[in-house]
Amino acid sequence: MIRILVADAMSEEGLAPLLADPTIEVVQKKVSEVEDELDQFDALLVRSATKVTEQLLQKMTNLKIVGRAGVGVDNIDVDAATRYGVVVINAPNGNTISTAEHTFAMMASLVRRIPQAHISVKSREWNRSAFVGVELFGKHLGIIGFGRIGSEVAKRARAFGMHVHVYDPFLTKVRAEKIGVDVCTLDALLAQADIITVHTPLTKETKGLLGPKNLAKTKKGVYLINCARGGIIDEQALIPFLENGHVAGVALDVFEQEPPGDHPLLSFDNVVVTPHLGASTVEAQVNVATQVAEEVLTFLQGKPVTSSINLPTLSKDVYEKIQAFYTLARKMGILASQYMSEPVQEIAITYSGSVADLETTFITRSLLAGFLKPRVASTVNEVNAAMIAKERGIAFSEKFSANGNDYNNSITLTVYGENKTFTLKGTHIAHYGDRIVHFNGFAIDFAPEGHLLYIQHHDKPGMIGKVGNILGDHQVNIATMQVGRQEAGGKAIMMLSLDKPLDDALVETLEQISDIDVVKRLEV
Ligand SMILES: NC(=O)C1=CN([C@@H]2O[C@H](COP(=O)(O)OP(=O)(O)OC[C@H]3O[C@@H](n4cnc5c(N)ncnc54)[C@H](O)[C@@H]3O)[C@@H](O)[C@H]2O)C=CC1
Ligand SMILES: O=C(O)C(=O)COP(=O)(O)O
Repeated sequence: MIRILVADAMSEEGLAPLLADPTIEVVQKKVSEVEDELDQFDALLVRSATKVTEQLLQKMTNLKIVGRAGVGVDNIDVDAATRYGVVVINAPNGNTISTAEHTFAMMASLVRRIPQAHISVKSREWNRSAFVGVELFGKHLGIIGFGRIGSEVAKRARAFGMHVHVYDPFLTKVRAEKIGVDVCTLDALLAQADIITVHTPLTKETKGLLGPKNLAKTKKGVYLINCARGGIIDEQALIPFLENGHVAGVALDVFEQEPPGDHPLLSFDNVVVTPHLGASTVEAQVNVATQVAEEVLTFLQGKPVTSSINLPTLSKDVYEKIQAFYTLARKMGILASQYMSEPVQEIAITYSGSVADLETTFITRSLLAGFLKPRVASTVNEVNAAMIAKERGIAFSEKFSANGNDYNNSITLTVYGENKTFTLKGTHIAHYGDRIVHFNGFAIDFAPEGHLLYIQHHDKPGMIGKVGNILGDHQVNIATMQVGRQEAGGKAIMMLSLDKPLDDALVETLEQISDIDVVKRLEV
């Protein structure tokens, strides 16, 4: 039974695909309520409240995927998740509209003083002159961060007759022109804007972006809005600017610490606040929960996810094309690792023919994961394979060749060890399967599957018979057998596929046959 912990409040409607699956148990509890069972969950779903720390990941030893039902993953230690081989996904666009609309609600609240007027009327006052606002029409709006939410805010601002100025160092000119906004420098935005709204992630660069220096560059009477992440506008730095009236008002949906407690900003009449409600609409919550639920289900079914933070993302089309090579590469990694039972320094992969045109990052990671699996105690998969290889001092490289060398496609793997080099070549043949067509310098043709027995020997009459007799005497059935040699009378190999694995004693018996140099069991 697959177990999924849903640690933050999520839409039941959105979780329906998981709740309806009889092979899945969904536990909707806080982490603190399931401390004793943390090692039993395969997946963890969160919003922004649960902090997915390294300590939590260490306790969740069976965890394979963390799904963030929302955008920001700053509550998740993505580096630690990557190290532990845990996939992190989010729901990048399910709450875009809700957050853009909330930003507008905050903007209207700020300039028309709606929350203050509301409190006044509820206190049985009727003080119309105290709540004179300003229009949005004709005002200059500065948007910092022009991604999904920033651009939706811009569309709405234009409908309100505002002039929109945008600062986003990663925005391409083509995209900006398409939307028809004024793209400017941060300084130009700060100098022109009557209202500034931030829509960036919280990063090293954006933390304190609106701090003392940049706040001083804003227009006197500016309004500020943060519906992105606490800390992009420096909360402490705001205080003197509010006290001296330089900043006319601030709207905050997010805080450096959530909840903010008894924060000094809360004492200002012109600071409008909401408790991180940007994504809190029925629609957004259904959207984000549905997106992560479907993605988690897809992932647990062994299919590729489309919104991963720490895996290359693949479309369904691309996945279908690479799937066969992904499996072949994994098997090649496993074979090479078992054959090269010594430290290795480098793994070189050459993709030839049709496979060279595909997105090979995933295929390479699959091969590395296959190679590393028998060598590391921790989980190793496509998420952390490249990182673990680097940590262990194993360099890896990819080369591409249009020529498939007699095959429509092939993957050639060369592993450089301390004392030897091992080469393997595999191909995938549609409707036939994976074949290894070159093994350690010998042309051969076998399926990399099951209990394999590799024997390197001298090319002499009777060798096959000797091996066959010993295996037969010990009730070991040979399913298939392939042979190859470099030249008549020279070195030769046999690759046998057996119905059961050999024990150590039988391997030793085979090794004692004269003219046999190497006997290796390979399990794929
Ligand atoms: N209040 C709430 O409930 C919600 C808050 N959010 C937050 O809103 C923010 C934006 O979300 P999306 O628009 O979906 O993200 P996005 O990734 O589509 O857009 C972010 C934009 O910020 C830009 N950016 C990055 N570094 C920058 C810098 N140093 N200066 C200026 N621009 C920079 C990027 O180029 C990108 O265009 C995120 O922090 C997210 O966590 C999102 C949803 C709900
Ligand atoms: O999606 C985001 O980045 C948000 O900030 C929404 O947070 P929430 O899921 O409402 O806790």
